[in-house]
Amino acid sequence: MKVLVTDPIADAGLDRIREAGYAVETAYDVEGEALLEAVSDANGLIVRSGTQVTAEVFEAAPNLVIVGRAGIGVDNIDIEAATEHGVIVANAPEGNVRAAAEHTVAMGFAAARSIPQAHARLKNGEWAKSDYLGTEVNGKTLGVVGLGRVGQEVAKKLSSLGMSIVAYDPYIGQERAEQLGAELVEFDDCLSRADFLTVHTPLTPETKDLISTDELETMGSGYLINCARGGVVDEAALAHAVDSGVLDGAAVDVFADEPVSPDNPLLDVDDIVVTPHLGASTSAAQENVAVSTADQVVAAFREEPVMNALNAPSVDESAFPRIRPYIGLAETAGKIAGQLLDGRIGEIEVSYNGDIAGEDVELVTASALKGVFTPLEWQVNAVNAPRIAKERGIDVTESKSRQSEDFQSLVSVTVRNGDEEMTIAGTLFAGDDPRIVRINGYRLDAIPHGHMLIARNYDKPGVIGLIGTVLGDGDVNIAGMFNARRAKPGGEALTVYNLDSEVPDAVRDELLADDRIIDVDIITL
Ligand SMILES: NC(=O)c1ccc[n+]([C@@H]2O[C@H](COP(=O)([O-])OP(=O)(O)OC[C@H]3O[C@@H](n4cnc5c(N)ncnc54)[C@H](O)[C@@H]3O)[C@@H](O)[C@H]2O)c1
Ligand SMILES: O=C(O)[C@H](O)COP(=O)(O)O
Repeated sequence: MKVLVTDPIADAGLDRIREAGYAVETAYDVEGEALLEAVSDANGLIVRSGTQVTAEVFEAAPNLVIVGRAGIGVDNIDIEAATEHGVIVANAPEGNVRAAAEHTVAMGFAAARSIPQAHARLKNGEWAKSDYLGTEVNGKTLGVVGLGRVGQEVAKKLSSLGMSIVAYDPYIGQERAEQLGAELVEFDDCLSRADFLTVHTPLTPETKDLISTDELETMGSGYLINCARGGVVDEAALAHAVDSGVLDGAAVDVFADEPVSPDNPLLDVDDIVVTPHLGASTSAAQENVAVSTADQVVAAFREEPVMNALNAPSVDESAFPRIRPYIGLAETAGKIAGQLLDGRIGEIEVSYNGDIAGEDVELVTASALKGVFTPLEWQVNAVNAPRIAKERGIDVTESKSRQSEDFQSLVSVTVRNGDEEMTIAGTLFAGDDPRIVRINGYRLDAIPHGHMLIARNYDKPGVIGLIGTVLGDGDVNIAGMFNARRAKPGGEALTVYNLDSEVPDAVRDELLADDRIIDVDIITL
């Protein structure tokens, strides 16, 4: 397994990957064809905000399992395309929050006290003391747009410096805001009441140009700080608002296009303080995000839960050991069900009975879907299986009951095609030994493994002998078998064989030619 790293991350992260036994290749600042070439044999890709991970990148990287973002913002990653290609996208949402909040506060002070401007003039030999009369934050109002992790940290820091906090965030509860001493207000209120307005939303279609000419006019005066994402604040409108005196000043760490071009209007306005996207650039933050991202890449390679996956079913680390064996069981049940039902699948139901019903089974259900779709030769995994179901108009339902008749835990996968349905139910013996215990109402005890032949036949003397003879003549060795029948003798029966090799078509045809055999399915797990 190889991890390609295309933006610089702390050595601690690179070491972590190597220590886990995987190769690391660094190729900083690659783009275009060079990036596509570099990623072509990568199993993992680690980026910061510098690499554009587009749909083309996923096309070019057939072996990619995970893209790790050593930081928070993922607007440079096409998550839709990742999901389509079954690639996990995970970020490191906590490691640089303090660094970003501290930088935001520093930028606020820099703008309010004209520190960079005064610094530059003094370095130039000018004692411009009388040109600068700053603004204190004490007693002023801070408006926070986006009261998430960074926004909250900024609110805490600045309220301890005597600021009142108003916040606009349609997705945060009143209670949380109150705990922070912040008043949740409408957007316009937030703008008009803020002496300092600080933006902390992600860049999404909804937040693009969230703050433009009208919003800056609603502010009317004061300072705007953007240490979130370029694009949330319209750059030309902000440059004009500060230049024309609508605002007193601004501080900007992030730009719509980075690296920023020299003709960006924000660079021309003296009262706008700028830094080149330095919010997360502290050694502590870089070490945190590099290690967290590396751990997630390693987890993905080991098929363990990826804690900060943004497009994959999540699972609590402490619960993972309990659900781990059911992931494989559900996938196997799904594979068998999908192969036994003829025709187009319209519906999939995954049911949990007994102890397993008390667990978070999102990943188990996704694995059951993966199992159903795998034989259909789509490139599928637990990341993209739910999406594949949706795209194909397949209804997926999940049901849970703590009641279980015969087993401590039972996982059943039912696939439906109009009136027909196939249910495969499995359990674990001795904690992790998978068994198929029901096939459409037949009770059995079959080991799901390797090549299997499942025959439906009339329960008549000699049938099992016939199947054994035909398989033997075809040079197919039987490793194990289980026979199940409906309540009374003479009706229909079902026989499951574990075989040491594939079943040739001729063997299958010969079995089907016997009128005691109703159907024969050959399955490879
Ligand atoms: N400058 C830097 O180096 C740096 C460092 C870290 C984070 N960031 C950026 O800061 C931003 C915030 O990061 P975070 O960790 O706090 O994210 P977060 O997800 O914890 O918080 C974002 C908040 O924005 C809110 N939000 C979403 N849409 C909104 C809208 N239309 N109006 C108002 N609020 C809205 C969400 O409800 C959420 O509470 C991100 O864009 C991130 O990329 C920048
Ligand atoms: O979203 C983030 O984490 C920050 O913007 C940091 O970005 P960077 O890792 O490119 O510095």
